[in-house]
Amino acid sequence: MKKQRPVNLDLTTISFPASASASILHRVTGVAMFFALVFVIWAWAVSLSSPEGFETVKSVMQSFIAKFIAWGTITVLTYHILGGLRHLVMDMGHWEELESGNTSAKVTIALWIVLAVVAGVWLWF
Ligand code: HEM
Repeated sequence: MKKQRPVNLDLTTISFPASASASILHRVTGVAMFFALVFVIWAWAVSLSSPEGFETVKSVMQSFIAKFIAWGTITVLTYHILGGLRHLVMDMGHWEELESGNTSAKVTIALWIVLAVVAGVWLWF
């Protein structure tokens, strides 16, 4: 038998370029948004059903868990929109080269982190 057989890639040792991380994050946040919609639709439906429903959602939103879910929802939506806008620019023929693509990915991720912190401050303080 051949001694040097092909091995699986160890993803933990691979350093991704920023554009690869941006792409993975886009898909992950897209899937996360699908699940986050369960929370969003529940909150919309209950809060609009009656004044009591509104008060229920208001009191639920005081808990850490609910705020954390809301923060996660806002955060994944923010990244997905930023990534979506980056794709829009790429669809128009810009940021498609290796260097500009990586730079736009880094800027997108940096902007996202800033906005995630802002959303956290807005929710908790
Ligand atoms: C609730 C709303 C949304 C959900 C659940 C959602 C979900 C997803 C998912 C799961 C993907 C990955 C598809 C794949 O890779 O096979 C995706 C891709 C994409 N989404 Fe969204 N999305 C939403 C809203 C948006 C918005 C508002 C924008 C624009 C600002 C957007 C722009 C894009 C783009 C451009 C891609 C393709 C990315 C690529 O080709 O790598 N999406 N979306």
